Amino acid sequence: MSADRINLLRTKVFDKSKWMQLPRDVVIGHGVIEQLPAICEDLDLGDSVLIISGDQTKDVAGKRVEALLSGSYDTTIFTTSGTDYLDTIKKAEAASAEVGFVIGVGGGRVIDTAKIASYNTDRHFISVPTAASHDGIASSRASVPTADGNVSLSAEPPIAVVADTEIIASAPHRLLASGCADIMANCTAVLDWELAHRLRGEQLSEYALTLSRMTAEILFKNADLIKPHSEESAWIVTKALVSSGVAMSIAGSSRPGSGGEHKFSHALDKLAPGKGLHGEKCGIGAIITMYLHGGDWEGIRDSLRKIGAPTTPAEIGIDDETAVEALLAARTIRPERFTILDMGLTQESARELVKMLYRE
Ligand SMILES: NC(=O)C1=CN([C@@H]2O[C@H](COP(=O)(O)OP(=O)(O)OC[C@H]3O[C@@H](n4cnc5c(N)ncnc54)[C@H](O)[C@@H]3O)[C@@H](O)[C@H]2O)C=CC1
Ligand SMILES: O=C(CO)COP(=O)(O)O
Ligand SMILES: [Zn+2]
Repeated sequence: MSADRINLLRTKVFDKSKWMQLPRDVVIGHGVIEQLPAICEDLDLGDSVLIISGDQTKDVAGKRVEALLSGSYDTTIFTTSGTDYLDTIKKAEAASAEVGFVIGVGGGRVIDTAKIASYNTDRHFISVPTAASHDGIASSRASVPTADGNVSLSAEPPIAVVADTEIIASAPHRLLASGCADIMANCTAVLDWELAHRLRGEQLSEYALTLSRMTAEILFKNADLIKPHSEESAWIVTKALVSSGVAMSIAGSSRPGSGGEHKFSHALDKLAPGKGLHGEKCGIGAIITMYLHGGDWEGIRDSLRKIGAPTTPAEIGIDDETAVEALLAARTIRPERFTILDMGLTQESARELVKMLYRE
């Protein structure tokens, strides 16, 4: 082989690089919110902190975080009220620019707001989930609705995750069940990723894919243990959410945890705003996408039922025709993300699927 050829190959091998951004401290357990002052001190993030929290979650934990930190830091609370998500993010960003670091205390929207605001202002961010409802609690991605549909953005990965199982277990059970469904949906997201790899040559990360699938499998295995207001359940689900978020951070995209079932969910966000939680819609979508992949769709449906998550659009107030529309509109959401729903589903077959798979 000529020296030129060897050098070419060398270049090919060695020009590969990857930047994985992962949390430094992950603290999960009973009462761990009390450890926030010690965690902040250890991380040495500055003298002032912006606590981003929601209308409800401020009372659940936001004010408590402020009380815990106000002795040592200049604290400001930013409340993410209102429906204009992008405007809220802009305001949170302006407030973040005034402080040393940011803490997000709340559900998925609050955590995503804190993640984007801290990313755009180059501040560190600590994730304090008040519910185990989504797998963004530890990831470096944020999911944002725009006029052109939902987009997945690079965002600040939390430098620390502080997940208090006492708080999480006290949240409405629906939120925990939704988080389980978001993770269970990983099993179809990875099938879509493999499909795109085989059909389109899309790059796969074996590690991210395996971690994502394994996380879903562990949850299917433990579905019997998921009970309302149990700290053991909060513990199992929160660990799975962290693991799933790490898979996304390894991949550098939400691909390991977001396939056709997520595109269906994002289509519903537009067609039926305010109906159903994110994870609930993904779980409902995964029943159909698993059927289309020829896999165990009944297994997904039964596990969702076991943990108390909805399995039909009707259960979240969405009629069958809107579900059909969402299945067809899924291909318009992130068209670059190829999934089983991008393979030519017709209106007639979408109607048949909805009728057949979404029986009570
Ligand atoms: N960045 C990422 O990788 C991911 C982001 N997401 C995003 O996260 C959002 C979905 O998150 P969700 O938490 O389902 O929705 P959400 O943030 O809208 O919260 C749902 C509701 O739960 C309430 N809540 C939270 N904790 C509570 C508690 N302890 N007690 C009582 N009420 C409580 C909130 O106030 C809110 O009314 C979506 O915007 C979705 O796109 C979802 C998955 C991954
Ligand atoms: O929700 C996600 C993973 O559960 C990721 O969100 P996107 O569908 O916006 O990429
Ligand atoms: Zn999701």
